[in-house]
Amino acid sequence: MWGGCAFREGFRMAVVEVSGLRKSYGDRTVVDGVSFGVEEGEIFGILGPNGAGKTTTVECVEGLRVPDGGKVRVAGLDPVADRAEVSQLLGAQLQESELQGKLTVREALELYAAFYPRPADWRVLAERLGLNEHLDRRFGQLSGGQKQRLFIALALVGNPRVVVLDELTTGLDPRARRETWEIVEDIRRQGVTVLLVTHFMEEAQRLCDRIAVIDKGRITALDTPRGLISRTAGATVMSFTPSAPVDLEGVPQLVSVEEQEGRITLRGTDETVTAVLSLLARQRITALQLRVTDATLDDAFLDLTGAAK
Ligand SMILES: Nc1ncnc2c1ncn2[C@@H]1O[C@H](COP(=O)(O)OP(=O)(O)OP(=O)(O)O)[C@@H](O)[C@H]1O
Repeated sequence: MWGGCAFREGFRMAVVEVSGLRKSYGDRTVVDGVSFGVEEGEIFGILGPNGAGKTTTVECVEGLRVPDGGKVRVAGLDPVADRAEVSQLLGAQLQESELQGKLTVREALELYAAFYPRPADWRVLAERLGLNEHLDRRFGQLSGGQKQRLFIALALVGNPRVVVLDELTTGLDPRARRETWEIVEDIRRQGVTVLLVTHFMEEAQRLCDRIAVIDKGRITALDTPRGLISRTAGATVMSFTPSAPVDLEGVPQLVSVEEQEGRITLRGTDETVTAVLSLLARQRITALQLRVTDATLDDAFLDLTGAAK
């Protein structure tokens, strides 16, 4: 059993609080008034295009960077002024360059466990993360997925209350990525709060309870994945191949229509779908391979950041 505070239904408090955070490099402001609270026991995602200020934000939470303005608290403590206490309750994923290639998995786990007064049993962690058969392997000989699992183990070995995972699955193949997602879900089940920086929409949609979308140093939206999707214009996507040319003139709440090789894909609302179906029936046109799906977080992301512009 890993540490952390067990999540109790109906009792939620912010364990990470960020308010009005500002950070500049030289005269360039890269985090410009970011505010959010991460509740105990949730997986909170930070999503945004390259250079949006995601890593800088979480580095301020970890106490690795000193904010120029605003306030950051982890369990009520200041990550810079109370660095020693915060490092005991916050587990951060290392960057590859921070671990010596010659260190074995066992040595790394033992070394990091020694940094904490009440460490988790690293053997249990190694077992859970599938590292047992690699204990005597040197870090430099591990595959990308094995390295990531070791980084997760090292982030958890201090029995943290909050764990920060930044671009955890970048560079992993789809299978390793899915396995890593299961591990993150397991971490949350143990009551550990997860702050997750990611580029992958599918990852954010599957794992996160709430997501802050950051663009150019500012939060452009903060909601559940479903809430973000429902904000997009055209949350319902319909596609079909009509048996004869179709005229969609007058269809309500139609946001976009694309036609490719005779197949029509349109975005709108449920009302749009109903109207299209009755229009097709009136015109005696069959909709072949009809599919109606929800828009994805990808669509929402493009709407909520400058990425589509
Ligand atoms: N130490 C630094 N000195 C100067 N500029 C920096 C430094 N670290 C980051 N930056 C710049 O600040 C901006 C925000 O960087 P940050 O790493 O926080 O963004 P990000 O959203 O995590 O990006 P990515 O998704 O590409 O990792 C970028 O333009 C980056 O080039």
